Amino acid sequence: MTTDTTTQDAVPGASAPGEVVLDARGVTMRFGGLTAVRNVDLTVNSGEIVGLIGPNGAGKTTFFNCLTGLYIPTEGEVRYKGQVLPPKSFKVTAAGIARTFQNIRLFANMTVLENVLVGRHTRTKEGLWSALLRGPGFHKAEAASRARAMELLEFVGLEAKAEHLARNLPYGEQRKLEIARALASEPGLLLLDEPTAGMNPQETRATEELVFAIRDKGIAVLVIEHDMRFIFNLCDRVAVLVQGEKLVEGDSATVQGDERVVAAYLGEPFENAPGDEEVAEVEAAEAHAEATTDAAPGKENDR
Ligand SMILES: Nc1ncnc2c1ncn2[C@@H]1O[C@H](COP(=O)(O)OP(=O)(O)OP(=O)(O)O)[C@@H](O)[C@H]1O
Repeated sequence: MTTDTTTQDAVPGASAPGEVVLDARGVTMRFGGLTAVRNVDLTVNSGEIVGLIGPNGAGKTTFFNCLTGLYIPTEGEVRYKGQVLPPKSFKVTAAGIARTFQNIRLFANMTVLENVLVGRHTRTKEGLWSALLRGPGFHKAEAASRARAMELLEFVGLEAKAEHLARNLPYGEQRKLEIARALASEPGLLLLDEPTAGMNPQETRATEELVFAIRDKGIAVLVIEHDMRFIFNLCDRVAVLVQGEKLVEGDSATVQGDERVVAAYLGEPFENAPGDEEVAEVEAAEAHAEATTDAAPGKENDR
């Protein structure tokens, strides 16, 4: 997509070019004695797709939860477009950050369209309960909301299934619906937590295209993902979390070529690893032990 398209199709939450959309500083999250996230800085600028990777248990989802008001960080500050975020998830959504979850969270017994309409509640005066209960204020805004929801369903390729129950959608389409619902709050930043988990290669490729299209609408994207090919194809910048700390950040080539990242993924020690001196000491001791054994009386007869 081109820059022109970006301008024409920009959504209400879209950011001005060059704007810092997300600015997380010194974010630390402790659960009792466990520090799940330690002093992490991360920025996301408008027009960017940023990846957050790391081995299982590295603290990625905890960090997302700190950005979206689900957790209040033990230390640190998170700003969205210069404003410190309120410590409540619905207020964070209203401010302009939307997210999807690692485990799909749809209203299974509602239709596809209704799921997207629920996602719009932060942008409609009538609010969630009115949307769910069809209260008096609801009908007024319904037509406009429906039109916007249908646009979003068309955008993700689900307009033909608007009246289907969410639970009847195949898995890949449920993930798309989650994204449409997140977009319904007209965010300026979309956080995706493992959007391709459980997808086949075709679905993963389609998701990649969808994320590019979202970026082209002026919405910045921060994505957690274990599929490295997906991340390195997609992201302008990638940050690597290991044991709660940011180990490396850079473009795909920099991150892919960093030996510490490879070591972290292979489970090899990257911190306090034995230095050359220690390795040399161990080798010398082994050589000495071998020489002593060879020189021992009766050694020849034992062979
Ligand atoms: N609510 C919680 N209470 C206590 N410990 C928690 C809580 N949430 C996460 N943790 C711990 O924090 C650490 C980081 O977990 P987190 O889920 O953020 O990692 P992750 O990088 O998202 O892992 P994965 O890739 O497996 O989803 C883990 O040790 C986890 O057990």
